Amino acid sequence: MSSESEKVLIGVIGGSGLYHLDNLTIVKEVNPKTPWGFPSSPIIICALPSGTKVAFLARHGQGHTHAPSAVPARANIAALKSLGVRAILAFSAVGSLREEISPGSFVLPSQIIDRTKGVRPASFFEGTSIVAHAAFGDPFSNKLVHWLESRVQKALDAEGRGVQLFTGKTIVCMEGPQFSTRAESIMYRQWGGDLINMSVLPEAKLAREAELSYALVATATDYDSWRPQSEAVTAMEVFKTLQANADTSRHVCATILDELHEAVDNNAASEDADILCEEVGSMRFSIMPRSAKQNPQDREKLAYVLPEYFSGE
Ligand SMILES: CSC[C@H]1O[C@H](OP(=O)(O)O)[C@H](O)[C@@H]1O
Ligand SMILES: Nc1ncnc2[nH]cnc12
Repeated sequence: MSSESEKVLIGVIGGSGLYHLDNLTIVKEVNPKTPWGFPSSPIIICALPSGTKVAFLARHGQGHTHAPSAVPARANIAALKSLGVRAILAFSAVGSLREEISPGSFVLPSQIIDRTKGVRPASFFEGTSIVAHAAFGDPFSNKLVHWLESRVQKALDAEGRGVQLFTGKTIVCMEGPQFSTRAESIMYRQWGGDLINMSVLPEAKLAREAELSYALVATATDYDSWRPQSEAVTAMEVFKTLQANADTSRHVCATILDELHEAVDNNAASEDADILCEEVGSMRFSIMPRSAKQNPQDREKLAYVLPEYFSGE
């Protein structure tokens, strides 16, 4: 078991453009082999100036080698959990489906519309004889998102670039890798979508199955393809905003990660201690059949990500 100072409670998943964090000492790189394979890239364990450790994982790999449909999301979430991570702050470059959410804006979404095509393994239980129905009505961790609102706002204010923060928005997750047609983009607006990306699923579902708190910091890069008088989105358009958004994301991380670590730490004396981990215990009554009837090999596999329910008798 890791000692107090070794605890890595917070995982940061960097999206397009965010392949490293700033002002951190790299402690080590780890590349755990999980029952679902290796993560997108080795996970960097880094220390903040205070000594607090965080785990950083580049979703598409260092150098961006995994297409959105091929991101090994199960290995990513399982590997983070195996390191002791309890809360994940995930960053993503997104298209905006709303005029007011201009490129450069930051958003903490609260809902997801699933437009992936069933080609991404979306459950740790897939391929086993054990069935689990995780609750997903609120796909992000409400308490964590609420906790982040004021902290991210403060960090953006302190940076002084005038980056706006939006909350309570709905993100559409599409399969990609091609961008949407104009007709699809307009349809997503009619459905109530405010943002679009290719990455939040199955990541958020898997975090829920692993009983990890999960929040997305969506960083807008473009207006997708719904604006009649504008060019449809291109990768070139996205790249224009990517660097500035990544710089701001690093600033947000540098500002809030110490406090987040403390808030998530069971043993800390902070007022928030443990309140951010509302997902713990959420799978207890979601799993069938009961343990006596579960296949031992499946139990062994699932114990990697949910030792609470699958290790021991
Ligand atoms: C580079 S444009 C499309 C690409 O960007 C987003 O990646 P991420 O969520 O990892 O920042 C989007 O989801 C697509 O994968
Ligand atoms: N317009 C868009 N559609 C899907 N994913 C994106 N990521 C950044 N911009 C995007």
